[in-house]
Amino acid sequence: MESPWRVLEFYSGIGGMRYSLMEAGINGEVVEAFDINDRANDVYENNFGHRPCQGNIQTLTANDLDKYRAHAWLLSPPCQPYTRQGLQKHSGDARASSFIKILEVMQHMCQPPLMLFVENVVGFEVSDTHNQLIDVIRGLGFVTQEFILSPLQFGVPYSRPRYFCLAKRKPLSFLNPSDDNKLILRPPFDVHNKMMQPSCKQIKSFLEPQHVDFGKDKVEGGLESIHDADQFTVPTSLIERWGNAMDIVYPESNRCCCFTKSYYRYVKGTGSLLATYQNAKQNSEEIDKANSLKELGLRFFTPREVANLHSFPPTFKFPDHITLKQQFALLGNSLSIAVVGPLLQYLFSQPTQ
Ligand SMILES: C[S@@+](CC[C@H](N)C(=O)[O-])C[C@H]1O[C@@H](n2cnc3c(N)ncnc32)[C@H](O)[C@@H]1O
Repeated sequence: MESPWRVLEFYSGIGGMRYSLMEAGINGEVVEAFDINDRANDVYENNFGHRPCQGNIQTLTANDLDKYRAHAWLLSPPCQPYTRQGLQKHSGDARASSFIKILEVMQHMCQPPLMLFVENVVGFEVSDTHNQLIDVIRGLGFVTQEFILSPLQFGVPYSRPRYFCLAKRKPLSFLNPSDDNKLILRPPFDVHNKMMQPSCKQIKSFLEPQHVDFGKDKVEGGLESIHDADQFTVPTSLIERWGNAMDIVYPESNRCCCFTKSYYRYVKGTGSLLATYQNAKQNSEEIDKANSLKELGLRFFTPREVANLHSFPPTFKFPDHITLKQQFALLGNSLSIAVVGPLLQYLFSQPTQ
């Protein structure tokens, strides 16, 4: 067997990139991961048995990075500088500085990586940081293929469009060179054939088994019998205040909204809520809106369900000391393995000579 690709995982969080690498079946070894967040590192260590290098990525030097002799770098830098909700300060935002520093450092390495994978929010592709990324890596001899893709295009009922930059240093090349140096809105050709499913599954396939049975009896009696149900019920006060702004989905829905790191702390624009009692849906026009919403048995998705929609494996677990809010925050920062797995598989595939 050939020796594994040596991989560095920057901004490793709870390990979405590492799971994606595993999902893609790549013969790759994460030789080091880096994250500044203690809690994220606890979760990472709990699942992979290795604690990422704790510290600011900004302090890494070309010499430090050369020592890893890594073939591939996977990076998911903070996205706040580029989000539509943020101030869009791009490279002027302090949270962008570690990524810009890494780009600078890469130019001073003796052995820069052969492959790069960058994930970020939609909006990154029009930022000045994006221009810097492209300038630096093209200067180092990389060819790029950029994508904006959502789990919805991979059969998962979850809208989370994200920007991805795949880059390979010559003489390496992509399987589908006609997409070189383009921004593409569909999965790469070979992934398309293998992974695209005709339609999305229903939300109910992603719910925890004890929450799957629906109906008024279940909501009124059954949920109370589930020990943790109460903590996921949407309080009436929130329904009254924010009902109009809530994104409500049903177990039969084929789509839900992106879960952000503020899910569970706020309800507006942070992710979908689940209606557990569907019959109310038919009557909802007859009663006033807030009252009809109260009839829906609204609850938050659980962290496990968000992890399922991010296509995390069943083996993924949070350590006991991570609070619910922290779990949602960490998941909201993470990524869709259903999207990143096939993209990594595409990145690591070499055309046959
Ligand atoms: C968008 S999240 C990436 C999450 C990750 N891909 C996952 O699957 O969970 C960005 C991560 O970068 C970390 N981070 C932000 N700035 C950093 C810095 N300067 N040095 C090290 N880590 C940093 C944050 O703690 C956060 O976990």
